Amino acid sequence: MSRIQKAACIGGGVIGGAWAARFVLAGIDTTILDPHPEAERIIGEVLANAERAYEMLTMAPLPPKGKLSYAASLAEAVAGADWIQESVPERVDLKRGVITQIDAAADPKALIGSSTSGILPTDLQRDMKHPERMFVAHPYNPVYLLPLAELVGGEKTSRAVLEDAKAKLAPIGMKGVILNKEIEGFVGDRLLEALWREALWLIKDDICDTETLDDVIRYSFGMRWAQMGLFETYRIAGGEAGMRHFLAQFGPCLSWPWTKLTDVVDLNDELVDKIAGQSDAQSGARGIRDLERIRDQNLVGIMQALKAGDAGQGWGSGKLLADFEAHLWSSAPAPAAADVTKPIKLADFRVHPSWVDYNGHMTEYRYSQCFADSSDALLRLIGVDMDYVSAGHSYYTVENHLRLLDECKLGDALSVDVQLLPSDGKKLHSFFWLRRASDNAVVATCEHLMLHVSSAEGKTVPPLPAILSELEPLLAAHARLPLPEGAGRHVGQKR
Ligand SMILES: NC(=O)C1=CN([C@@H]2O[C@H](COP(=O)(O)OP(=O)(O)OC[C@H]3O[C@@H](n4cnc5c(N)ncnc54)[C@H](O)[C@@H]3O)[C@@H](O)[C@H]2O)C=CC1
Ligand SMILES: C[N+](C)(C)CC(=O)CC(=O)[O-]
Repeated sequence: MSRIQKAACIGGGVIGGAWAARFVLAGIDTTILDPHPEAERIIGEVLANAERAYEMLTMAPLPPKGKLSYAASLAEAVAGADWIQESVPERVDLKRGVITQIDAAADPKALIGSSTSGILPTDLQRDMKHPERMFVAHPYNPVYLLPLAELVGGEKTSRAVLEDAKAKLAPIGMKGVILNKEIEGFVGDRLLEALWREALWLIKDDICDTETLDDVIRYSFGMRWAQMGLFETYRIAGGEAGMRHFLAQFGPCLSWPWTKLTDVVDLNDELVDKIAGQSDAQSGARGIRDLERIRDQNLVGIMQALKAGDAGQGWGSGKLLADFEAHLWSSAPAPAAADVTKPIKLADFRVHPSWVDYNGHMTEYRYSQCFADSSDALLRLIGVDMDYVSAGHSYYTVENHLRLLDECKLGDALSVDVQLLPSDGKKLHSFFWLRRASDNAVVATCEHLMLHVSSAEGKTVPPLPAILSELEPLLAAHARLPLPEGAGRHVGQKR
């Protein structure tokens, strides 16, 4: 798989700082150049928020963080980098000058992406010696969570470079989409610009205030867009007759006065004051980093919900997250051979904000999640990986008994150990302990029964020999351990 080995971020503001966080959290050493006197503080805060978001996003093993360094010159920043991301302010002269300097200083094979929101790559690559490796990689804020980059080539960009860029984004959890042709504003900002223009008119004309406008989006079509975009949503809106009926019904509205799109609102001081004032009233009670954390937690929740979409296959950005996690698991170093003379440690967890319920404790189903993720880890340990599953075999859970013994609080570090109980043939019977790292207290246990299945035939079958050769020594070793306290219990109720 094509991978970025070392990254450079030229410009470390809202977008450059978040690109740096994306790279560093994917294990890529990254150098930043930004003349802002407080660049290190600002980027440090963005990285801290990004790390917090990743702790919530996935239990898959992230690689060790890449090294983040700050350069004093452009030449120092790009030295040794094979992906250079330009994210300086949106001015064509400034960007073209910076990109031309990057071109002169960098390895001629290094890819150069620009974060521009709408400037044509042809205009940016004009003065380069090696323009074929320059393209737009337009991200969305926050870059460390939203996975899309629009990849746009200019007249001199090589198609192979765009394909390479797309391939290099996949292992850092991003989806590169290559546009057929360059156009100002690309696809995303063309769409956002249309909405933005209308929104400015609606505020200027006192149709509603900023909070009402945001409510209209977030309680309605904003929720649809996150999972089906526009055309798939409107296909459904056409009912059984689908898209043709939708077009027939709503096509005429296009010529009704439903838009002021071609008129540009005059963004004069009065309108700026009005919007800024309403925005302060709407959101001013919270600081920007606080708002970022709320946004990130919500985005993580959406992606996790979408990961379970389409009957567990994953949908949209949730499918991408599932693929990213599969990549992380397959790239993780093989665990050190487990000491089978005692219960085996399978996984670590941390109680993050979305796990806490109205009682201020880890909510019930997160205990189950810890055990479910740990049973996946047990399966990986005995060789039941995604290749084995794709080839048509797996284990399915058929029964478990969960005991919740103590509260877990926000931020608690937790871990799970397993002991295999006597199992034969198609059965895999195990006992898990969930422990709190701070005092090693057992906060929950789970007794678990899985059956080995042929998913193609839809019936239970014995595991294949490769699995049995991993499983049998473990079962033999754990047969010598005492039966765990609580094993074999049922829900006991005094009568
Ligand atoms: N803010 C957003 O929502 C998005 C912005 N973008 C694009 O990303 C680019 C950067 O925008 P933001 O990060 O929002 O701006 P920003 O103002 O937050 O950051 C720009 C940074 O560039 C630094 N800078 C200025 N001149 C420089 C130079 N010669 N060398 C190195 N650093 C320099 C500044 O000190 C500043 O920290 C723009 O092209 C913008 O269109 C793309 C997607 C979303
Ligand atoms: C406002 N903006 C044009 C800079 C927005 C973008 O380019 C993408 C985004 O994150 O919305």
